[in-house]
Amino acid sequence: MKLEMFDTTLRDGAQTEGVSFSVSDKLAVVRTLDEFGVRYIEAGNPGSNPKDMEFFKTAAGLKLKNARLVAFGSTKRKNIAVRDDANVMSLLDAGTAAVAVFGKSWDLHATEILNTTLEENLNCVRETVKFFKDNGKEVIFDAEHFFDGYKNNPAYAMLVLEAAKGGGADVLVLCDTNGGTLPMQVYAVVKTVVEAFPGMRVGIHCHNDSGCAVASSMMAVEAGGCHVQGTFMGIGERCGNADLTVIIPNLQLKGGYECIAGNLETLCETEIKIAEIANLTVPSNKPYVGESAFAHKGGMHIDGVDKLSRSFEHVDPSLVGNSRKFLLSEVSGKKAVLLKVGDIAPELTKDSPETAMILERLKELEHEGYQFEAADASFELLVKKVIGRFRPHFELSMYKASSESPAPDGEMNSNAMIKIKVDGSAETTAAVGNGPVNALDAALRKALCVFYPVLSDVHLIDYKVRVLETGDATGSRVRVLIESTDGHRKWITVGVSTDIIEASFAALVDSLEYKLCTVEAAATV
Ligand SMILES: CC(=O)SCCNC(=O)CCNC(=O)[C@H](O)C(C)(C)COP(=O)(O)OP(=O)(O)OC[C@H]1O[C@@H](n2cnc3c(N)ncnc32)[C@H](O)[C@@H]1OP(=O)(O)O
Ligand SMILES: CC(=O)C(=O)O
Repeated sequence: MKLEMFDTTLRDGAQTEGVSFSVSDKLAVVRTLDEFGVRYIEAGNPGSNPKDMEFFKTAAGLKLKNARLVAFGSTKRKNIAVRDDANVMSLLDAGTAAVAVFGKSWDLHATEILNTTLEENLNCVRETVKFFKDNGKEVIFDAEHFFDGYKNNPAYAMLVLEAAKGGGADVLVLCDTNGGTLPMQVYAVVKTVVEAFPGMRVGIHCHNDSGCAVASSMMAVEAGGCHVQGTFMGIGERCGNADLTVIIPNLQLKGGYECIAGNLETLCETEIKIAEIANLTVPSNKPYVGESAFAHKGGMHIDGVDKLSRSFEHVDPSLVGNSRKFLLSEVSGKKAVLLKVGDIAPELTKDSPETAMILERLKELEHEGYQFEAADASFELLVKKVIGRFRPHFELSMYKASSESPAPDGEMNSNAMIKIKVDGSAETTAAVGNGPVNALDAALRKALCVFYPVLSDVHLIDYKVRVLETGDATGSRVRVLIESTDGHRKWITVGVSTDIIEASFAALVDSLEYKLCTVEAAATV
């Protein structure tokens, strides 16, 4: 069965604290959503601000292959003719084939917020819907606060839907505007409405104030709803809206519904693209699309997934464009180690003594504060050291790093000196930097480049410090993670010490040793 997915990232999503889309952002999101294949894109309130109106004027030239653009606005104000309502007219001016009109369905709102009579509110709904139908629009009627309204005065809430139907509405959308309704209540009310309006398309619009927006939207479909409103990233007013990136794969992969015209395998890239435009980060633990959604860390889980992926995965990550990850750590077992060392020591098995030795060393170092799940390069060096395949490329004789304040040389407040030996030849260098680690990095690289010019391509792109035991204040151990690149590849290394410079130096040394090992390995192929 086909369902209509109605995306309101650009309208309700734009009501999120901290989110604001420019006209060009909106155009980029519309193209992305159209490609992904949602049926409707509610892209703004033309009556609210000139930016949204400019957007609709610009978007009139867009050729969309899957989606219909929707302009959003309220019913006419009380006691005036529809034509005299500026908001309504701006909605018409937006020039979209479909409009979403919201009207009050909670009697309390009609009397206390609109300050009108229950009858006049019905009139506003009926006449506004009819006006848009007379102007050839597809009308999606959003019954604002429907669930609270139904709870308070079910007969009146149903009369509001009757009024919208009477005006010619194409879809009746039941809104949980305050987000307080629970999924089983949503199911019961939607079922009642579906039965009371046979042949009408019934939709759902849930806010997430009880953390149930996705579940409630799915229950609405279970009760006979065929139109689901929501947003990418679940953004929206207050706690957000129902998250389409969870609803769509749930309904499509598990419910057997057809939700989108495009390819579900583009779900992850669509979410990431829209998040970037909105200047947001996708939480790593987000279902389906988060970076950790298919990241396995427990040793038994890794072993299980390697034997049979569905033993620990609810769906195949590739179905939503995500990928599986195995993380190495103190909770790893031998299988996790084997999966990581395949390129370095393919001969190892679960029974090899070296496998147990690698695992033991890994757990010892993690106990000291190391963390290898991101630091693949340091792990590779650890493996080589344990199995006796590591030859250091230099020997450290000494280093010294210091800072002074105020800086004697503008920004450069630090200097470092280092002495190393390579095959018996000594090299001593000094460098300045804007901090002691920066100076030490420059001095080490300068010394090593004398022997290994290839290292001149390597530079650091990220540097993270984490205090491990905060109770020891300035005497605490720290973990330093360094990300490096040679312009082609990136790798991460780790160092731990109570001395932040020593921890940084260890991570730096691993980074440069790793690069030299990969150059050597490439030369022997
Ligand atoms: C649940 C939802 O998400 S609904 C959409 C909510 N989104 C927004 O509010 C964003 C866009 N809103 C805006 O830009 C502005 O609020 C505007 C331009 C629409 C209106 O601005 P103003 O005329 O200055 O009114 P203001 O925002 O102060 O108050 C809202 C008015 O809308 C009226 N109103 C609220 N809901 C409705 C409705 N469904 N139908 C008709 N009028 C409504 C209120 O009664 C109030 O009018 P009043 O001052 O005569 O009592
Ligand atoms: C229409 C809408 O956004 C709501 O009722 O929540």
